[in-house]
Amino acid sequence: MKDLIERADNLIEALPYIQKFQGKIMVIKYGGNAMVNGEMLASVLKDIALLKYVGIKPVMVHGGGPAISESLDRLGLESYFHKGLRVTDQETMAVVRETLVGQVNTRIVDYAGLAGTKAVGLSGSDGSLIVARKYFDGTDFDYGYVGEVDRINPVIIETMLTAGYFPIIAPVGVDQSGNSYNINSDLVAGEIAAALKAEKLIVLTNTDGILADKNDPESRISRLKLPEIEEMITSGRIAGGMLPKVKACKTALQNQVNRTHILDGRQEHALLLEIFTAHGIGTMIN
Ligand SMILES: Nc1ncnc2c1ncn2[C@@H]1O[C@H](COP(=O)(O)OP(=O)(O)O)[C@@H](O)[C@H]1O
Ligand SMILES: CC(=O)N[C@@H](CCC(=O)OP(=O)(O)O)C(=O)O
Repeated sequence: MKDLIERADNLIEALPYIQKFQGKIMVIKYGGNAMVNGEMLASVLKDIALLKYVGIKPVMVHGGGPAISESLDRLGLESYFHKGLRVTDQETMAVVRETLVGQVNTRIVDYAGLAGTKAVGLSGSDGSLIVARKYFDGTDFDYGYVGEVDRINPVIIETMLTAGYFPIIAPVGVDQSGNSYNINSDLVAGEIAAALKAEKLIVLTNTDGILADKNDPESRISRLKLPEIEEMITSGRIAGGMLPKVKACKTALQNQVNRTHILDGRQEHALLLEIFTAHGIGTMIN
């Protein structure tokens, strides 16, 4: 009996958070490096189903960098990264689109359906969701079909949410002339959270959060403010794949998103522990 009461106590602990987050939108970025296997995908999508059933409105933006690299390898196509972005020629763009939209997105939608949510897969083309433009970094380096977000048209997401669907978005954008662009998924997630004025942006990746020393997994920082992030970037303590994540958090926070979180998506129930308990497990930036 004692065990059963403890279980009920654990449920009741979530009550203030459920009350607070009822009806609120949470944008979840699911990184390719956190999608380790089917079991992990199933577990993350079940946690999201729980969010949905307690009245939260989840929206997912996913990555799939490792899956793109695998597809390119299989086809014998070489690709390389410049300042963290995959240089994308026309042939590579076709593979990026096919992999992200045709494979990764479909797989996540399938798992979400199995977990009991009405999930729907979208990419930037649907309802002109992600209007992109070619990305330049201020030098004359040509990244090819790498894009940045020009504008988000959130109507299709809002329509889906109102109808009870769980939108799952692949980070492929389209420009006014119909060209497709490969956009870093963290940056898309930040822009979508901003456009929706979400309650939270939650980034699921493959580290415990932001580490004070990126080579020391024990050095997680549990809470940071934006100016501290700027200092960590300048001093080189935040680098590589973490840069677009904190940039996404900044975009979100500057556009009325309340809180942003970076978590290890491979940790079982990371989302539930972060959202429904007082002790977060990752890094919260606000
Ligand atoms: N201060 C830091 N704290 C944690 N990770 C960092 C930091 N600076 C750089 N990183 C790197 O960022 C990586 C996460 O980005 P990335 O591999 O692109 O993940 P994802 O596939 O989830 O988008 C970490 O694995 C780590 O190598
Ligand atoms: C321009 C650019 O680099 N795009 C990324 C898009 C996928 C992505 O962002 O996936 P993760 O979240 O798994 O890293 C790429 O081609 O790998």
